[in-house]
Amino acid sequence: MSNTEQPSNPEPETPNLEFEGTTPYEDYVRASVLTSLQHPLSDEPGEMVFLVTTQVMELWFTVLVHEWSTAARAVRQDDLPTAMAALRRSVPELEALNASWKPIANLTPGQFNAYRSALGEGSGFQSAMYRRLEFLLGDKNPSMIIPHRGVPAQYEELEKALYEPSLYDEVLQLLRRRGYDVPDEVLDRDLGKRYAPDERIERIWQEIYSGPQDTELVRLGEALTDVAEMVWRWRNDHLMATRRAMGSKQGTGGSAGVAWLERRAQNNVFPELWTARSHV
Ligand code: HEM
Ligand SMILES: N[C@@H](CC(=O)c1ccccc1NC=O)C(=O)O
Repeated sequence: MSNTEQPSNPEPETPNLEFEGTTPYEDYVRASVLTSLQHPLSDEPGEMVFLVTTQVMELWFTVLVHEWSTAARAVRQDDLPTAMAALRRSVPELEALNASWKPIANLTPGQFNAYRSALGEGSGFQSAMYRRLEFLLGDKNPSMIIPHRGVPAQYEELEKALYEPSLYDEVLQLLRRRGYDVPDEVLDRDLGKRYAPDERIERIWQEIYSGPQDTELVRLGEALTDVAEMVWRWRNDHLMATRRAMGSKQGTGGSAGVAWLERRAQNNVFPELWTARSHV
């Protein structure tokens, strides 16, 4: 084209601007609902980012519960490609979840105190979606559904999740179907209790990891290990943000605060996938 020639279509296509009623974007995203849910409890300008970070994390918890429920169902149906795809999607999702600590990761006690008292007895302890996420990972604790008694539909859903096999339980069932000697005692235990590490399961992972590295089960073990590592990172980032913002004060949820979070950050989920490594 010479300099004097005009391009045949100098204007970019104009977007569609005319809609009857709400836009298809709004119908899909429900952005007006999402952006009408920010109601800070104080006049402190710094509270908004604390509230929205919490809401953003709730959304990521929802995505993760979706992914890991998909993975658990697929493992039960021996559909490992579907399970692996869901587990692999969940790893960058966990990274995005963890990146959302950034804006509140280094609050000073003074900054946090400016709105802390407005939070009253509110605490992440009372997050139903976080509890479902922990249950799916095998971190069961029946007491943690008590706060939700006042909302029967939510309570029933959590109670169901408490007694359902976790993602890890489904993996152990799969290992048995693949010929590994997973004890009845482990599979038939009370599913409403926290999963306790078992040496016999450790030996099974040891055997899997001692063999060829390009097998379906090593890949599954590694995907679960990636998930466990990122969950540990979330717990540690939470712990550090809390240490910085409030030291060792008691939590609004009534726990010892940092001491509680330290204990929760001590253990990894899917424990034998970690301990087996010492014996490979
Ligand atoms: C500077 C910010 C934060 C501080 C100082 C903080 C502090 C705490 C403390 C002290 C606890 C222990 C329970 C209690 O309250 O007694 C707790 C629990 C919890 N917090 Fe936070 N938190 C912060 C941000 C967040 C955010 C953004 C989320 C996202 C949803 C969150 C979710 C949770 C959850 C799920 C628990 C329960 C943990 C468990 O059961 O092990 N927290 N937090
Ligand atoms: N537990 C925190 C308060 C807090 O961080 C919080 C309060 C309401 C809703 C979510 C929160 N995040 C984590 O607990 C505290 O003890 O100050």
